[in-house]
Amino acid sequence: MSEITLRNITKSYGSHLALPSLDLDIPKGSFVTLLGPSGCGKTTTLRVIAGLEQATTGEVVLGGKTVYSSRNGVFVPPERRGLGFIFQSYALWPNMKVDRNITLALSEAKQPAHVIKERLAEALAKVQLTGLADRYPSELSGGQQQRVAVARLIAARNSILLMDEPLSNLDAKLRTEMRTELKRLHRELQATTVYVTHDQVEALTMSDVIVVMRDGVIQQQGSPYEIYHDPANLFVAEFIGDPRINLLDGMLETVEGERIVRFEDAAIPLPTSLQGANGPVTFAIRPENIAIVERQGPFSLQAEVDIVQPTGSQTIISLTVKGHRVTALIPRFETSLPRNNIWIEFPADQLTFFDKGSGNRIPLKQSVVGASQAA
Ligand SMILES: Nc1ncnc2c1ncn2[C@@H]1O[C@H](COP(=O)(O)OP(=O)(O)OP(=O)(O)O)[C@@H](O)[C@H]1O
Repeated sequence: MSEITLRNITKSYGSHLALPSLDLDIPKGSFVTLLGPSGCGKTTTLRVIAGLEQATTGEVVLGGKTVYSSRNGVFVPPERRGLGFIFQSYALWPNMKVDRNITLALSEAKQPAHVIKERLAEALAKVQLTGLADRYPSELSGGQQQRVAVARLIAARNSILLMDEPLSNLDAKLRTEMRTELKRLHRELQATTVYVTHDQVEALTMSDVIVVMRDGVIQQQGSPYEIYHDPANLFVAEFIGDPRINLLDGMLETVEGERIVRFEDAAIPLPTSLQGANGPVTFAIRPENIAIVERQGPFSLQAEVDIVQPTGSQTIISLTVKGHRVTALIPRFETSLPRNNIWIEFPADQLTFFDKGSGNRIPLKQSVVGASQAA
């Protein structure tokens, strides 16, 4: 069931159209991440859900209740939408101690004193801050302040949580820890969570669903697996993955009934099920799918090793293949690759093809069963 529904949302700032027309359904209890580069409209979308920003046109429905409708003149203010927030700056009140920061909304909602006390104790324990209730925010580290903001969400028990780049002010180690904490929090609270980030690792590690945006338009919406393995277009393919996916120019051809992709003077045989007319294409392969082989085989390509960068459990290898820069990733610490006489293979079942004009992925043909069902 959809807990958050956006219908035909547009948002203009003066003459700038930040959201041209957005439709989004967020299922109850899911963790959905809005992901995209700076300025793509993630924060605007979140603020429209929260009611901190009024959409220009469209409809917002939260838990079955219309909280915004341009047609019917409905606008429910943020404080009456039953939402919890965490933003980049944790928005703690500097003049209030930790306990007051956590319970302020509860006392404003006139919750009985024993409920407030219980919820405070529970929230402090969950974020491991028991004992620090008496401190001011300025007496806490960045990570601890972040935990106070999380504790406030736990105490409020809202069914919808909105988070806008909540980890971006933390150092790398704390960020990794907090990712785990937020994921655990989501599992425990089961609140519908909308999370904004431009960090693909955060999106891949935490989400049930990732919504990739560009210029206010959704490019793809799917599970982390789908977004990573079946990118809908070149933008998504390039945005997700570190090191970046390799994009190469090739030519789809049919030779003696077999489909091949020609890459410079090499021919790579393909599954015949690929749609798409013969002609120029962009083909893509993830660095970890490039095979480094010991000796020349029928489909191997000679490569030159430019740079080898071990990162601990993996090694990033920058190669030149037929005059093109290609990045490979191997799952071990490696420093002793020879510079020349390396052979690599692009396994055909790991290649993804994109239309050169539209940038859209070229799909595989439907199976015979699928095709007859569709007919
Ligand atoms: N108050 C505003 N006035 C005018 N333009 C705005 C305003 N807020 C946002 N914009 C513009 O709307 C577009 C979307 O902005 P938004 O903040 O939603 O992007 P974002 O994807 O969250 O970016 P970031 O990751 O940098 O926060 C941008 O082009 C931005 O410049």
